[in-house]
Amino acid sequence: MPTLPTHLRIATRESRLALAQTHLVAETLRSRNPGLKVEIVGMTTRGDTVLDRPLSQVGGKGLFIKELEVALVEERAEIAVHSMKDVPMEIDAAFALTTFGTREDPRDAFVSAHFESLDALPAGSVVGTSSLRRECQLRSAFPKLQFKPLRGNVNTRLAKLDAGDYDAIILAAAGLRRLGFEARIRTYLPPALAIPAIGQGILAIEHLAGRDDIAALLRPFRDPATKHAARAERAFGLVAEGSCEVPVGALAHVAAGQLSLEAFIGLPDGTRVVRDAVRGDVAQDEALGRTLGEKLLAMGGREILAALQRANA
Ligand SMILES: NCc1[nH]cc(CCC(=O)O)c1CC(=O)O
Repeated sequence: MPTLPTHLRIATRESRLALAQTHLVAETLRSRNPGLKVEIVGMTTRGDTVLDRPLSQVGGKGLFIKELEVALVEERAEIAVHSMKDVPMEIDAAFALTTFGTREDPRDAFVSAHFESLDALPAGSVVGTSSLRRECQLRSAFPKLQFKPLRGNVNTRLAKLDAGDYDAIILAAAGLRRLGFEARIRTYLPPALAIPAIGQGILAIEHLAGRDDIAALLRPFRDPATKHAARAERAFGLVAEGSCEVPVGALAHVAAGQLSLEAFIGLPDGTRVVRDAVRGDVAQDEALGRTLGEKLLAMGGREILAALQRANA
């Protein structure tokens, strides 16, 4: 057993959600480790500063984590706190990634001043989201609605809704709940309608590979069901090329030693969607993810990815 660290610096983005999540991690670590000195080191990432274009055009997911990884390498912090859904499927071997705590509600949430659900929106209503994943699934289910880009952090997006720019917006329930905005949620989108993003609602902690003392400090806070879900969903994402450029989603459910995983791949306009599910022993988490990825590629996912590649070329 390595000697546990006595001083921990946590690198984080400075959005309100990132800070709320980081404070949660800091408080949890302190409560189990009296005497541990925890310091929060805030920083801005490219994903926070480039707001005028969709993420898919700015360079995808790594944008929210790169600066935090640099802080780890330069030993300005020992750990970085991320939303798992912002972490690319592949991370450099210099880093280790672990889940922290139990998963928050993974579903997407419908937020609107005047309407209680997507079903209640009149034809032509404007729905805000910049996620290709949400757009694909919701266009396919609600062809009469309009979808308009909506970027910025959670507080900014709510302000744009309140300013009247949209009839409704879709956000992750997890972020709203962690920020204390649960009351703004009118409806939770069932996974049958909208499969969430890979890792949605899961907190991730990154540290330098080989820091056994940090790994030992974090181990008591790893929830097995959350860990298996993250592994299955991310293994699926690796096969299905889960980046911001491809509308994909996956959601694992763990109970009684079994893991069920449902996932989809689609075109942003919702005209093509392939969707399926697998189930097996939790110990097979990553294998189940890969199996479902291969299955969806064979069911038409490969053509969808090829069409997207042509469109982006
Ligand atoms: N892409 C931004 C982002 N990254 C994580 C969350 C919410 C928290 C989570 O899903 O873990 C959000 C906001 C949103 O999509 O509404």
